[in-house]
Amino acid sequence: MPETLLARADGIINSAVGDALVTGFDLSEKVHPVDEQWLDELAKGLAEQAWLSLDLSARLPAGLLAALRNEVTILHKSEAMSRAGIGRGADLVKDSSVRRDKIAWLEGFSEPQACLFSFLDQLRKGLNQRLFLGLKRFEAHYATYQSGDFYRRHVDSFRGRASRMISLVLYLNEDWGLEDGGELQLFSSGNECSPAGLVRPEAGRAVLFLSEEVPHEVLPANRTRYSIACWFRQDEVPLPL
Ligand SMILES: O=C(O)CCC(=O)C(=O)O
Ligand SMILES: [Fe+2]
Repeated sequence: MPETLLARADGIINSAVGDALVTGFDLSEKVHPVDEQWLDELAKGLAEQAWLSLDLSARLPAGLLAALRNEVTILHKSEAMSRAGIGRGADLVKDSSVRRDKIAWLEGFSEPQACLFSFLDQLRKGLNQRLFLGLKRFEAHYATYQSGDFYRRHVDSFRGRASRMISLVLYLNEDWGLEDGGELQLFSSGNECSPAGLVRPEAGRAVLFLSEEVPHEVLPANRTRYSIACWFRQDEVPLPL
């Protein structure tokens, strides 16, 4: 992306973060320590059924979801998001018959992102203590699916690559009705034909699953759909998916 465009998006985001502050994102309200009992439930859920649908709205600081939505909306409107691919590095393929979303990686520098990263890192440590996965880091990107966009059935990681181990998708859309489509459809790894769950991408809703085990797909959205996809990884440096 041309640097001027990046600078433009950065500038807009900084002022948007300022706006978000005025409209209620209170930076002094740090992420509370993540509840140990809740972490036990997450680890148990992952171990027993490989995926969980969660409501994070009360577990994140007030205003954070709105501030993140503000950022992604501005990135999207300033055309600072790029077509997502499949794979990494030299293996990266952009195939619009498989996925059509646009993405922008989070760096953790803006206040809302730093706040989210602090929450995610607590999750990483808590899951490590319970599941012994050796998760060393996480990566996260914003994604925008415009009307008609989808992501066909896939898994987020290939067995034995020791890269992406746990996936977390956090949705940012207010008032997402049934007619808006864009659900995340999950399948069980043993029986890939039978759908195991359907998650509506409503703000604050999140889905947590084992990256290698759970095939999933994003059904076509009927209006612009915003989310953050995050992966907890075992490797120190990025490897191809
Ligand atoms: O947005 C979603 O619901 C899932 C996205 C996804 O599967 C991915 O980015 O790998
Ligand atoms: Fe995925």
